[in-house]
Amino acid sequence: MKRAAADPVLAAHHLDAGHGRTIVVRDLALAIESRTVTALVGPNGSGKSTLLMTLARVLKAQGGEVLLDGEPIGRRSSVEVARRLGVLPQTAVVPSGATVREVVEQGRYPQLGAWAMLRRHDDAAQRRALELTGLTALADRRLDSLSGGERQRAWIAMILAQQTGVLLLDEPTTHLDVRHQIDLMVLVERLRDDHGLTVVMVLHDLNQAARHADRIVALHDGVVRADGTPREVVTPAMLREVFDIDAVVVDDPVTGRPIFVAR
Ligand SMILES: Nc1ncnc2c1ncn2[C@@H]1O[C@H](COP(=O)(O)OP(=O)(O)OP(=O)(O)O)[C@@H](O)[C@H]1O
Repeated sequence: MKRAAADPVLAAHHLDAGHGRTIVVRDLALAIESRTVTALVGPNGSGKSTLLMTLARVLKAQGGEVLLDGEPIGRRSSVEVARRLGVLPQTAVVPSGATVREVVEQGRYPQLGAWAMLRRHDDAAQRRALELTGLTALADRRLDSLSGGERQRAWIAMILAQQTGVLLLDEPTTHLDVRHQIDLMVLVERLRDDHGLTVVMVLHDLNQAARHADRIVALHDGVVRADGTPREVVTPAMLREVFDIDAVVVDDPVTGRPIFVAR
């Protein structure tokens, strides 16, 4: 089905999400517009990953619905969803013996037909994904021999090789040193600006979220407590209510965006 121009890329209506019989996120409403970067923030256990994985259909909605391009995501085939959504989970199982190149190649599978899958050619998308994540020189190393940060970049390369219009990233900066964290955030902005991607990511660093996201959604106990631009969301009141932090909010001297400093 073609997406109507007005449809958000992803939407949740009256969404209940959880694990087994435990509901973590209740009656949540969310609409993610095209070509935006949204950061999901909140304390540990507030439901960020549960929400992200339910938007990705990795977890089944327990109630309500998730719409992808205006259509219930449950009605789309797995291949259709994989062609549209690139998903980076919080933890991924390292395939035994696989090299970085082989893992990145996996990202191409949803985009290729059955015959192309068998050809396993090193196409331009893979090369670009390796370049963008600075992994070209490590392409033939086994994933299980890499550092945590290098491995995290390999997962991100795999998602980029998938060339989807939407990226759902759960704590993508985990294990990355400061240089690579900045590089990744700048890459996310470039993917939005130059390639029209839509990105939703769970971030723990609120100042990083304020600096790089168009919109911040703050969750607390599975409920959206604040939703808006960084300026609207990063306030002393939100920091107190959502994170239990006594803080001042000042302007970042470089970007002019809000940053918080705990007292
Ligand atoms: N597989 C699971 N089975 C049962 N409960 C789970 C499972 N995964 C998470 N939970 C529970 O769901 C709640 C929300 O967890 P979730 O991982 O979504 O939070 P989060 O905001 O992403 O947390 P964190 O910042 O610690 O990653 C927590 O109480 C957690 O214990």
